[in-house]
Amino acid sequence: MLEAVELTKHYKQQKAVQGINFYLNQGEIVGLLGPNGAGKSTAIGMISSLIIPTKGEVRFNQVDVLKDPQVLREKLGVVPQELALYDDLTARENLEFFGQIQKIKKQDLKKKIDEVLIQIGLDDQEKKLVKHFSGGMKRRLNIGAALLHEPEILIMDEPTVGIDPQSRNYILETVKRLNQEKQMTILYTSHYMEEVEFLCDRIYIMDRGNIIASGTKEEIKNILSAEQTVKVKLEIQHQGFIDRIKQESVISRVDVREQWVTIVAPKEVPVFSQLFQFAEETGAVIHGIEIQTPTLEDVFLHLTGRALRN
Ligand SMILES: Nc1ncnc2c1ncn2[C@@H]1O[C@H](COP(=O)(O)OP(=O)(O)OP(=O)(O)O)[C@@H](O)[C@H]1O
Repeated sequence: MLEAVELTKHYKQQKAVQGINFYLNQGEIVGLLGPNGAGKSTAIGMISSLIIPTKGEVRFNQVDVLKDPQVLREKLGVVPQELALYDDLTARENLEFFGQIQKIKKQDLKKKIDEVLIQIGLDDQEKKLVKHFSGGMKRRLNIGAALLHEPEILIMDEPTVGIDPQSRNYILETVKRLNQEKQMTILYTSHYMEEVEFLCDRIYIMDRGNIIASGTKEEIKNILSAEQTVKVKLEIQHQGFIDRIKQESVISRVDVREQWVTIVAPKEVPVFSQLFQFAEETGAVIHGIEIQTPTLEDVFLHLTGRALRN
């Protein structure tokens, strides 16, 4: 349905996006995941015709959107990262304003606003001035403004940044509902792994202007299937035990947090028996041991050597 081909944006020295390829199928929720500065907002800006690419194409149902932006504009809703709201207007007045900009017919607008206020859970707050709204309520209204013209595709740029967990859950549930009930296709940008894991059918992971991994959650996690992660709980933190593990060159990573030691090693290494042997050698007491299934965070760490948020 929507496709980006070799999409590139360079700002003088800054290679913000370096020839990325991706697609959205109708009815999917697709995650675009990456740390700050990865190039997510720039990529979204190019898809929504707000940023002119240095190179590359955006196609909507095979039509070149860069040559003919109108084909996509009326089908697309964009929720920007920055709040675009008027503090001195009420929730309803804000939506009226955005509805007029979007040229929604006056006779349809009231009904549309009623519906959107229910969708974003602000129908009982519509007369309140936005300056009295919490951060989460503002984020929800920001989403509402993008829903007024009933877009087929919704692009959301980090819609949960800086809000309380309750509002965050509400937004995540709203995104799921829009997808399930309205069959809306959604591109969801975030640097929160768990949001993308919860919402998305497929995921693209971006870092430094490139897509470094893509696929379903399972496919991406399979990148790590050659490795195992084992977590050991010691009676107390034991330096001799930790040093002994670190001497083993086959072990790819050791992390220590209080009395917990996390070990990453290739699948074929018999980590369990080795750990008990090391404990015996060093006098460490093991209180528990567990195998961890990889998270997307682990995949990101594996691919880039960095945590997603640091
Ligand atoms: N107008 C601009 N001029 C110069 N450099 C820019 C411009 N816009 C973005 N950049 C740079 O391009 C890179 C990608 O930025 P972008 O905002 O797309 O990242 P992001 O993944 O959306 O990050 P965030 O999560 O912080 O929004 C960054 O290094 C940024 O500083």
